[in-house]
Amino acid sequence: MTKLIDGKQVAENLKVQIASSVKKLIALGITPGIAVILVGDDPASQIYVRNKQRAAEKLGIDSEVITFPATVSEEKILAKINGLNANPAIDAILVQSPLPDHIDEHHIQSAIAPEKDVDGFHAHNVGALFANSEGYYPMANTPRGIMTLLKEYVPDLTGKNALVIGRSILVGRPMMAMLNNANATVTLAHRHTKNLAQLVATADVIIVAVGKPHFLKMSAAKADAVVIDVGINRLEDGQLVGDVLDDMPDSEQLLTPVPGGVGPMTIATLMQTTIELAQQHSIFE
Ligand SMILES: Nc1nc(=O)c2c([nH]1)NC[C@@H]1CN(c3ccc(C(=O)N[C@@H](CCC(=O)O)C(=O)O)cc3)C=[N+]21
Ligand SMILES: [Mg+2]
Repeated sequence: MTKLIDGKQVAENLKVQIASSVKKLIALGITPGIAVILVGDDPASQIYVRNKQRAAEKLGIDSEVITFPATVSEEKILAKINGLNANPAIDAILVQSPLPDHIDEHHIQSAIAPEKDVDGFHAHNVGALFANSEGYYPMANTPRGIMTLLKEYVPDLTGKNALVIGRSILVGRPMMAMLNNANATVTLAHRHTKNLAQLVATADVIIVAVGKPHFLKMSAAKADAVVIDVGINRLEDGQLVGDVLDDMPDSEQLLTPVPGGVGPMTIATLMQTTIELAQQHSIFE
């Protein structure tokens, strides 16, 4: 096999650090709390939310899941968010994507108080990330988890050619900013990109967040490429595959597996951001 990047192990190590931070906070009388809003009954979303809840419980973080039927009104969700914004027991608020079509996702995400915005979606936090601002602000957990993972395998990204494929607000856009802040030379590719094969062939690090099974073949990348597969695609036979096909079994390339790569890092990083928000709130108590 192409060498696999062990996201599960790095996530476990991160969770050991988080558990010790939680203990310290609890000793100070501070219990970190996260609220997750889940709308509708998408089975994948239910799995992810359950994984988040389980991780929080294991670490001693309070978690509350609020579920709404797919038919819920925007007003009802906004009223719930306003309540959570005002609730001092809640440090972090996450509204699980995707939301039903009749709901304006941007409107909902913007209603979350910036200091409880655990996904880093609020314009205030996005702006801080893109400006590489000093001081603390929450940032999107999937790309941040990828940065933590990369640190283990590519300690210095300075001057590296980093290619991000996919420009979502959840992954591609913040990923571009984080790699840029780490001094990589970043290219953001998307559905209208014309010379993708050429970009792939010259990239040192490739982040694939497209949502199409086997979108990228490892044979198209450099012999020493590091490839991060963000895709989680469920095939008709129930098999879980990423966006990358490993057709270079004997190569020296590095690749994150699916499952066991980016997913566990996202969950661990979400817990990391939650306790950081609790620490921030305790400073101002
Ligand atoms: N507001 C918001 N914030 C998010 O961070 C967010 C979201 N919405 N919507 C959906 C995506 C996706 N996401 C995942 C979390 C955990 C796994 C995960 O646990 N993956 C496991 C396996 C999961 C499985 O078995 O399906 C793994 O890759 O090993 C995957 C994906 C968070 N997201
Ligand atoms: Mg608390």
